Amino acid sequence: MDRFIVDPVEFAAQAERWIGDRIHLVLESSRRCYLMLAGGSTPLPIYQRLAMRKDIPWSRIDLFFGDERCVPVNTSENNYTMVMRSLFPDGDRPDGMNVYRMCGEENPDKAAEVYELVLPERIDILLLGVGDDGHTASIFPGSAALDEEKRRVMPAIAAKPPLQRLTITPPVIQSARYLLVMVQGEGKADAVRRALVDRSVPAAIALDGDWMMDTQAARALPEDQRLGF
Ligand SMILES: O=C1O[C@H](COP(=O)(O)O)[C@@H](O)[C@H](O)[C@H]1O
Repeated sequence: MDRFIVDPVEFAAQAERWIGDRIHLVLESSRRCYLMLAGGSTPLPIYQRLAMRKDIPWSRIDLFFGDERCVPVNTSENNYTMVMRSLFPDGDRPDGMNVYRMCGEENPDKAAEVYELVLPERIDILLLGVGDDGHTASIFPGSAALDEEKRRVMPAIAAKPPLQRLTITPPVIQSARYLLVMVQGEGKADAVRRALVDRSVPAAIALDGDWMMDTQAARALPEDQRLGF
């Protein structure tokens, strides 16, 4: 449960390092690594950096997604599409790597049920982002998913378009072996404070994970919570 506060120019490199280190750690004791990715814009430069590393054994990695916007695949609002374009810009996927995407273009109830079936019991490395309203994955303030204890994936309604979403639920977040919450920019400072101090927004579900914030995102935290990297 570390809180990393880094210079904005260092943010992507530090997050990439955290992820790369955890992948190696998991693969020291497991044949495969279950890596669940965040969508949105924050992680895309991090994924681009990760993709350039020569030491990541993608053939031993299974990719999952923490949430999806219910829009056609191959559009710029589709998390899967944007993530895969960042990781593998030429479209070539490493042999042996498996990719399990949430089918946001299908009936949301059905798509959530189907995704639950492919999810492993426990995610090895879970990456999450935070929205400026404090949502994480697609668990928005006031969402029924906040109190969900049984279902691991469910349909959700966002506070902003695209409204219809699919999201993992707190049991998936809280059982992850390694969890990193990545937050960047001044626009997220209030959400970070409300998550880490007030615990009043959905991102507080991820309190037990590591948080990587740039100095802008961390600026509303009290002094005693701003520990260096
Ligand atoms: O809608 C979403 O928002 C959050 C945060 O996205 P960002 O663009 O502000 O980084 C993201 O983590 C989530 O996956 C996405 O669907």
